[in-house]
Amino acid sequence: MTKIWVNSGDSHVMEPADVWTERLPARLGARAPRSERGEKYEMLYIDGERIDRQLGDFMDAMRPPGAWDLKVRLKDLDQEGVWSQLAFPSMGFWLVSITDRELARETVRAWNDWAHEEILSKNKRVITTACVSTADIDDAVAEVERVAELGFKAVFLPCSTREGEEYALDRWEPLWTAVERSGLVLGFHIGTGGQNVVFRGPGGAVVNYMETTYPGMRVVSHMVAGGALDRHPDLKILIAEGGAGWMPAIGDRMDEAYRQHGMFVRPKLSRLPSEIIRQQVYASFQHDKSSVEIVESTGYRNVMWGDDYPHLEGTYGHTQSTLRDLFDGVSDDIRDRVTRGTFNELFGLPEQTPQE
Ligand SMILES: CC(C)(COP(=O)(O)O)[C@@H](O)C(=O)NCCC(=O)NCCSC(=O)[C@]1(C)CCC[C@@]2(C)[C@@H]3[C@@H]4C[C@@H]5C[C@]3(C[C@]5(C)O4)[C@H](O)C[C@@H]21
Ligand SMILES: [Mn+2]
Repeated sequence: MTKIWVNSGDSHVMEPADVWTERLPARLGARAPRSERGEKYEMLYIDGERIDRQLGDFMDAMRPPGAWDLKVRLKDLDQEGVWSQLAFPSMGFWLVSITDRELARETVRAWNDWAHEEILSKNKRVITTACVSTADIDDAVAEVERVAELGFKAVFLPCSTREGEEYALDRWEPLWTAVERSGLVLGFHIGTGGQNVVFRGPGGAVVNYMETTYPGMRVVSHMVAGGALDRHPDLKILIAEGGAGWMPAIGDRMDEAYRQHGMFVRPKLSRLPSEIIRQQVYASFQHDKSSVEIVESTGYRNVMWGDDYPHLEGTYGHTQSTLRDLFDGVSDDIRDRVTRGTFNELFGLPEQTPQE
């Protein structure tokens, strides 16, 4: 059966344990994120804070042989039919929790240097997002300008922010200006910036999975209703790994609020929220049938498939059967848009027709 070749808008690089200690002076490296395996929990240390997370099973369940080795990863991708991948951090996700200005700036810089030297400079198919400081916006702006020069195509931000630092607030304006000017995509990955296990009762695993999706919706409402995207019409944002089926639905609800509660609406926008979403907001998914159906039924086209390699929620080992389930019977136009076109529009990688 011919392989369906696709691009993936969501995956992860697994950083070496010494990604910061190797690159930073001991006084900073010792405070960078590090993890230790316990019996049931993983102990995560970030600048002296300890977070216990039930992560052991995730790591043990990580099957792809290439999770830690780029050369082997490219063979995994050939096997699965994935040509290009956008790769988010793994341990790098925890940098967003650092509030000390110097530590945030230096750990972010070190992560980006590692990604540039070990991933971007060594292959053309896997491109990583860059990290930025959330502790100081001037540092974040400087890092966006630096990584744009290095050839990065996207910047990672967490879906959840600290209280008082919500994305609708002016605090972020210089960063939106810098990212728009750089042409980089702003990639918000779900399950970042907050707690991932918030409920331990019946159904907890599914409830917690859903709880990581809602902050992705909140990012869209703040970035649209707060005016950031309206003020920066060339800024594109991606909500990664949260599915896409809900995107047109929140556009409708935001339009209803914008129109029916008009007397309360500040700032006024030059376009309806749903128009801003259709022009500047993108979403990735792995298995959701609804993410393909809404392209057909609503015309919302900023949908991008992602393999979430090497994670458990991803498609490694069953990518081709997933793609057939998703796209058999779907028009070529929509299949090509979701599996390659959206990716190429966002990251401008040359269209590849890999040899079988
Ligand atoms: C079954 C219970 C309720 C029992 O509670 P107990 O642990 O005994 O106190 C609980 O363990 C549970 O809900 N387990 C299901 C697995 C889970 O941790 N679910 C969290 C919500 S899902 C999630 O956070 C995703 C979006 C998807 C799973 C991988 C995930 C945790 C990844 C993993 C971990 C870390 C966080 C990360 C990127 C990262 C580098 O890889 C994302 O930011 C986020 C992501
Ligand atoms: Mn992911």
